[in-house]
Amino acid sequence: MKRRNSIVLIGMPGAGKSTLGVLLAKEMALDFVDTDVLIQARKGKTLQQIIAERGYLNLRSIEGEIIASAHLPRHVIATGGSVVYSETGMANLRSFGTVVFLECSAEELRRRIHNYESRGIAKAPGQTFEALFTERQALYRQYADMTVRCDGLTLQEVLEQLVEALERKRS
Ligand SMILES: Nc1ncnc2c1ncn2[C@@H]1O[C@H](COP(=O)(O)OP(=O)(O)O)[C@@H](O)[C@H]1O
Ligand SMILES: O=C(O)C1=C[C@@H](OP(=O)(O)O)[C@@H](O)[C@H](O)C1
Ligand SMILES: [Mg+2]
Repeated sequence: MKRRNSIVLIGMPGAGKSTLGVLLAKEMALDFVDTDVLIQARKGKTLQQIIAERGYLNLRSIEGEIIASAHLPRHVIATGGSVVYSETGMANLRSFGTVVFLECSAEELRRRIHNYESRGIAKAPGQTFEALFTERQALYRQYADMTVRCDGLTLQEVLEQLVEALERKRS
């Protein structure tokens, strides 16, 4: 039987999922996985290569397959920003634990991400950052068990908010 003891971080690219995920795993004495790393290792290619060679929809489909079949109990799971396009993948991740949406405003994300066009984001060619932000926001909210706001907070402050919110939920 699966035990719901993992923490799944979702949110836009630049929200801090990968950076915070490692810190949270240390804090909570859990294992850590970044689903972007899983995909790259499985395919032997970078995400940017997959998008350049086969297109963004192919990356979303590979990502969906990999997260749908991953077995990740007792992990902090840093996801890629596009995981929320896979309903079955999200259902699988959610079965291992709590889904936390790291919510940042578009303005804050813009300050952090300077390579929007070359970062390997799974978006339609020409789709603006603002359009992608709006489309994704609804999906992140749909899957979130809890939301932690990140604007104006240091990584350490977000980590503290996260740990407190998780402890409140568990007590
Ligand atoms: N709260 C924060 N304050 C300042 N910089 C942050 C914060 N969270 C993340 N960052 C920075 O934003 C960048 C993207 O973080 P990353 O963890 O790769 O995000 P994601 O995995 O969600 O795309 C990194 O340079 C990271 O150090
Ligand atoms: O949001 C996206 O479309 C993507 C975000 C990336 O991960 P991060 O959210 O960790 O940057 C990575 O999964 C891939 O390049 C696609
Ligand atoms: Mg990341």
